[in-house]
Amino acid sequence: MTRLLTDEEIERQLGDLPGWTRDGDTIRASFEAPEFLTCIALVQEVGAAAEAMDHHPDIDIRWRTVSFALSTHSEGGLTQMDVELAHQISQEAARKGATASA
Ligand SMILES: C[C@H](O)[C@H](O)[C@H]1CNC2=NC(N)=NC(=O)C2=N1
Repeated sequence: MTRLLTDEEIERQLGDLPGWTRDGDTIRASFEAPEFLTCIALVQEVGAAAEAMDHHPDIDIRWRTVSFALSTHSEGGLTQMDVELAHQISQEAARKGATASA
C-alpha cells in the first residue's frame, strides 16, 4: 500500500534511521565515503535497488560525500517506500564503509 505516512509514523521510523532527517515532504541523509569511487559504487548499488523498487532517490555527489533525498512524488509526500529505500541505502553505505555525515 502506498499511502502518505502520518507525522508520528515518520518521526517514529526515523528513530531507526540514524543520519536521516525530515525536510517537509522529503527525508535526507549524506554519507562520507573513504574515496570518491566508493560514492560512485554506492550510487550504482542504490540505483539497482531503486530500479527493483521502481522508486527513485534524488542523488548528489560531491567528492567523497553522497547525499540522498527521498519522497514519493506520485503521492506528494512520504510513504513507506521512502523509509524502505532509506534502510537499503543506509545498509549499503555501511557495507561500503561510508558513514552518515551532517
Ligand atoms: C510509473 C512509475 O511507477 C513512477 O513513475 C514511479 C517511478 N519512481 C518514482 N520515484 C519516486 N521517488 N516517486 C515516485 O512517485 C515515482 N514514481
